[in-house]
Amino acid sequence: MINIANLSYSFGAASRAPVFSGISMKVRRGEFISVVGASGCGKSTLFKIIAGLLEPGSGEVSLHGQPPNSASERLGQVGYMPQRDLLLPWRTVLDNCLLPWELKRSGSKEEAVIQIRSMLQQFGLGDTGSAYPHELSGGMRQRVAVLRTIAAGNELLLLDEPFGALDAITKRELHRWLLELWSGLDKTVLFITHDLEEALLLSDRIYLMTGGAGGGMQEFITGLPRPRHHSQNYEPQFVALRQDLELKLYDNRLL
Ligand SMILES: Nc1ncnc2c1ncn2[C@@H]1O[C@H](COP(=O)(O)OP(=O)(O)OP(=O)(O)O)[C@@H](O)[C@H]1O
Repeated sequence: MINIANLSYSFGAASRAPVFSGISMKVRRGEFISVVGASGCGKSTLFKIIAGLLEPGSGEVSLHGQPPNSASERLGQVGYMPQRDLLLPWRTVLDNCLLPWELKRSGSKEEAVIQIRSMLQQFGLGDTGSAYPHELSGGMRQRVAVLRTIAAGNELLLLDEPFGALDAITKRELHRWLLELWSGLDKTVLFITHDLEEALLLSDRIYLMTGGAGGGMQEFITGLPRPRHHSQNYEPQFVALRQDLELKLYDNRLL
């Protein structure tokens, strides 16, 4: 689904110190992959490059097995949920979720409304269609933002710290929710998080990202059986993986 080779990026002049360099990674169809790394190492910038919002300084990005292409050719090929949910406050939940349809205009509006209403049910948001974002809890807003991202119809989803601002209990609930959703939806997910337990619980593999000139990506395979559940967090295999992951991050000064 994603093949990235030797990617570098600098904001402003190319002579400025790179945000990151030497980034290579592969994501296969149907995988759930997390990216962790110190604040400012360039995780969100990497997502913007994959989504086609920024053009890398050097290196190659290819999606869906196509030849490497430019940022403008990648625009609209992935579902991208940025760090802030960016729900439009003057639009209802239903109208927010119709935005992808308004941008693409494929099919009739009636069909799109029926599809969104059915997704609202499926996503546990059944009665919220006519509510405004400020009337929702933080967890519900994030569900709506994920729904809107999925409603765009792309197979590949980039979720930038979707649960970062939520309390521990809501986060737990949304982990269960996202795992269930992902197992039934046939989507490939690339997920940014600072929460190591979240990364282990959700992912097949984790990339540890280092920014700057000498940076790169280190792969960490979780190997935990699915389906996953929070009760696994206390099992010896999970605890050992958590420790191993943390040591790798500290050893590489990524935390
Ligand atoms: N538009 C911009 N112009 C200039 N510098 C920027 C811009 N956006 C981000 N940066 C800088 O690029 C670096 C990487 O930012 P980015 O948001 O990608 O990091 P991150 O790893 O996602 O951080 P966090 O984990 O805190 O969200 C930071 O030093 C940031 O200040």
